[in-house]
Amino acid sequence: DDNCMCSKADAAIVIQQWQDVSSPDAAAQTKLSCGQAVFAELFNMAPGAKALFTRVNVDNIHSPEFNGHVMRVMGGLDVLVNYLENPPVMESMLAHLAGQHAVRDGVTKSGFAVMAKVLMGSMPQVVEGFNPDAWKNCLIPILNGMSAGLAP
Ligand code: HEM
Repeated sequence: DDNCMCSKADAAIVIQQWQDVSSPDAAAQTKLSCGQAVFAELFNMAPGAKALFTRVNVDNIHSPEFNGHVMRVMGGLDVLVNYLENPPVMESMLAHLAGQHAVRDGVTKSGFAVMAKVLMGSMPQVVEGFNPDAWKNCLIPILNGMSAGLAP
């Protein structure tokens, strides 16, 4: 089971470091601006992925439609991180998200691999004392779980 990679100590660090950048005041704005930056970088690294998001008006990353998408994704990530210490709930959420992605034509495991690179590259810019091992150990299983069953 992939989730075994994320030890209790890793999970505690990741949850704490995520909380540090999620102060209630800043949370919504941070999620939005960081999420926009994450998608901008994703499209920079994988230009082909842009076509997957036409339904949510990807041509304008600042549009209400794309903002809504960004908030769904970042909200999803927020919930997942906060359930790192609860593997049964984690499993169930990952299965649900895997299903939501499986029905989207063109969404692939390699897209999620690019997302992993983007997140691992951007989190250190906002998290003080970023712990790369803990984040890698906990984030990779999340992304693997969410992309389980997708085409490579
Ligand atoms: C941190 C990783 C990710 C999280 C937490 C996440 C979460 C979500 C959530 C919550 C939705 C909305 C589901 C719905 O309401 O139907 C969604 C939609 C979607 N996701 Fe992801 N996602 C992630 C990564 C990715 C990646 C890497 C790709 C493709 C390369 C992708 C492609 C899509 C597409 C195409 C949609 C549908 C957009 C639409 O509404 O038209 N996601 N994602």
